[in-house]
Amino acid sequence: MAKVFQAADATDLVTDLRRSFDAGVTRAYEWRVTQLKKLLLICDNHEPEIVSALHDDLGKPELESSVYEVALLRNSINLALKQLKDWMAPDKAKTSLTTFPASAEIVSEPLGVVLVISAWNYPFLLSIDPVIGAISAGNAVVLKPSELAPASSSLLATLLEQYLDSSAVRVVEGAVTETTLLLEQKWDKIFYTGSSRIGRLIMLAAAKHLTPVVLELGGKSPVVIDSDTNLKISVKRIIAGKWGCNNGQACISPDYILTTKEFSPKVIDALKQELEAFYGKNPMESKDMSRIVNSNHFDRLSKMLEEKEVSDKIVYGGQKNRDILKIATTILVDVPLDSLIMNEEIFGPLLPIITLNNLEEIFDVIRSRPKPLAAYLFTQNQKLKERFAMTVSAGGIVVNDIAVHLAVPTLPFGGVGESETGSYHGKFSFDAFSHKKAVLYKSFIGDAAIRYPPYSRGKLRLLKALVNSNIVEIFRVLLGFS
Ligand SMILES: NC(=O)c1ccc[n+]([C@@H]2O[C@H](COP(=O)([O-])OP(=O)(O)OC[C@H]3O[C@@H](n4cnc5c(N)ncnc54)[C@H](O)[C@@H]3O)[C@@H](O)[C@H]2O)c1
Repeated sequence: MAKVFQAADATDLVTDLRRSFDAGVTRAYEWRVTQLKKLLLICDNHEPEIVSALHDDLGKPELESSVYEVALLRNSINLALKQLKDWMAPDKAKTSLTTFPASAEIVSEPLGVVLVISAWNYPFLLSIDPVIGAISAGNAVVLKPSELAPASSSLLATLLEQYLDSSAVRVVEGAVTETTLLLEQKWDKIFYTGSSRIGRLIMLAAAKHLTPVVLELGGKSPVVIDSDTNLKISVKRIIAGKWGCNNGQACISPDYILTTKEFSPKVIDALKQELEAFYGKNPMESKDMSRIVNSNHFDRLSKMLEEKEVSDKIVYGGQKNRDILKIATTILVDVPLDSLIMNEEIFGPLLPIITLNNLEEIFDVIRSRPKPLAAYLFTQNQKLKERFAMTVSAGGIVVNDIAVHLAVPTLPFGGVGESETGSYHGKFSFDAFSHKKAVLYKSFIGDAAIRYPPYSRGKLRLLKALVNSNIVEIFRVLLGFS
């Protein structure tokens, strides 16, 4: 029987890792590169086991596992390997007259020992991607995968232990008890991916030690469909981004569609037609879609669907089978705005469409709700694209596609307001796990007496002029003008 993880284990774990960090193990460029290369080896040598674990946990189709988890991870690791030297190099900073002569730089310093708590929906990507950032930035790291994806969690623990330097990288498997024990420790950063409800608990625990946090949370990401769009391509991309990404169990999944009353019949017809082309007449039998992760989430989704004034708004799908944890691709039209389905993150295969009179009303609905993790627009109208990008507040915006911003490492991936605190991906991951240390180098040349007592009117004028970089005033004082 596996040993129970206890408070003393959590303390010992952090003590061990801190010892390694303090000894400088993780700081060396070579160590970081070696660990990143080992992560790459895990992807290269174990893709079939990863695909199989994801199938056990979520019934995830091979294409989704291979591309959206393993291939994306390979990209992240390769980018870090290619750019690490640049990321680690200090950035020169300009100095001012006040400190002349001097030079300055911003040094990216590892934070220390960090904790990564990840979620079940993309258990490999969401576990290893932050770990890439933590290692690249030179930290020791503990990963706590989600207990709701047990096959993935167990494989992660085995592979990371087998490949990585266990003096500085560890995995702790477990649920609330284990995570709570970990959260009692003093960390140098906590990186959490999961629901806002638990995000609040993480922030509370972190506050005790004033530990900085990155919280990658969720929200309700809207999709606006304008009538001036290529409707066939739009709905194909919406379907691929909703049901084709873990069956809607993704943080940037389309949560609901907003369109005009006039255009909505065309949107609904196009969705039905493409859904049938993708998943056949009986989507419950399709092998190209994940299942619902567990019975709790199945019941949560059923409750949304069965609510009064919601169940009668289904225009497509609606079938479900608890035994096999499947809910059909389901479209609902004009459910009440105060219903459960329109107020909680759906995180599943249900897609409500809200129809409104015009674009102004659509913008009003988005503005009146908490800021989402992503907002999507489908249109060919250039002015509308610009207005949407400039005025809609969301973690990220994609025009004419769904979720693909996640695969662009030069863009920060994060939210705003309630949807997230902090961001990552590419260099942003490195920065999330680094302290930007200000370093100023001065010599003993040019030691100005004006900063030292006894103070005088002249010293005061000159110092003020220096601080404000007022060259004219500096000359006036030096030349004795009043
Ligand atoms: N922003 C992102 O990148 C991103 C990615 C994926 C998922 N999400 C969000 O995550 C949510 C779905 O994930 P979830 O929350 O169901 O995942 P989850 O249930 O797996 O929980 C996430 C983590 O929190 C831990 N946890 C659970 N209860 C806890 C407690 N009481 N105290 C301490 N830790 C606890 C779990 O062990 C797990 O490791 C959605 O809201 C989704 O939008 C966000």
